[in-house]
Amino acid sequence: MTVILYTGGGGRMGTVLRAGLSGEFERVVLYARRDIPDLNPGEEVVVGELDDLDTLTNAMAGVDVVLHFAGIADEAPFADIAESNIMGTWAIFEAARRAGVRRVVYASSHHIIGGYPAGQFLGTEEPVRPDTYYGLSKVFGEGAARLYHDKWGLEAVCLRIGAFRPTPEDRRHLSVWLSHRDGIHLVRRAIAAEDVGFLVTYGVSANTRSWWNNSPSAELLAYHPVDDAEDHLSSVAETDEPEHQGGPFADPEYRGGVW
Ligand SMILES: NC(=O)C1=CN([C@@H]2O[C@H](COP(=O)(O)OP(=O)(O)OC[C@H]3O[C@@H](n4cnc5c(N)ncnc54)[C@H](O)[C@@H]3O)[C@@H](O)[C@H]2O)C=CC1
Ligand SMILES: O=C(O)[C@H]1OC(=O)[C@H](O)[C@@H](O)[C@@H]1O
Repeated sequence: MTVILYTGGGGRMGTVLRAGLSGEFERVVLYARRDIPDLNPGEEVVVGELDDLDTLTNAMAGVDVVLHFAGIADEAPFADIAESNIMGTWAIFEAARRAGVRRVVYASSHHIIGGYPAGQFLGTEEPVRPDTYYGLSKVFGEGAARLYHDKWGLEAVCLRIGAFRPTPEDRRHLSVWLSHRDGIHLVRRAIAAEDVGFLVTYGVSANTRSWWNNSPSAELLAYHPVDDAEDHLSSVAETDEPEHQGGPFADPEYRGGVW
């Protein structure tokens, strides 16, 4: 059975994903800045900072797969983004290499391409077009995944997550929504799929209005989403059509704070 180290396990996604995947792994090490209450069976907490390479490397002893979800999940001053999302992500890949981890599953974001116009159909090969410093940090993360795979053979799965919510909330979500059920299935497949090498995929449900072509990465992962934002139209706020795929994140005045 698989041993997991999870960063960001106490966060919004982490709480949902951990509950959804509970009991599927031999051991789950939650690497966190502070203690996490209400552990699921098989989970243990190691308290440490993301940039503490020694503690991180020790915590990864015997670990098969690292789920790297910790970091600032919105726009923020560049210095803060650099510390948490760039230095912190480098430390994760470096510690994984040193500890002999097999695979890192990296929580990237669609804000890496959020500067493209809404409605433009994209795969994963087009040039990045980040919409924020936050999106820019995900360019670093996907680049680190590529480097550590090409040079040191670490397997890496980069998930360009859309908007992970119980239900879609605004018009943009009709295209970028990732349901809880599909998100749990996606992470399960990102851990278990064989021979992934280096792979980038969109973390998005089977939305009728999706802007993203997830072929062939979704097939390689055997990721088969079942939810469609269209089935929740009654709960979607009557907001304007977004101009960019990143919605408000692409606004020059955007300073963070959307959730
Ligand atoms: N929630 C969403 O819809 C989306 C999330 N993502 C990505 O998924 C990941 C998880 O997102 P959420 O759970 O929504 O975020 P969150 O803000 O709820 O959780 C992030 C976690 O990271 C931890 N963290 C932040 N900076 C840290 C640091 N310097 N050292 C140690 N821990 C630190 C926080 O304490 C928190 O537990 C993030 O990397 C985010 O960029 C990407 C796209 C969409
Ligand atoms: O675009 C969105 O709505 C989401 O995108 C993200 O990458 C963020 O981590 C999340 O906080 C946002 O809610």
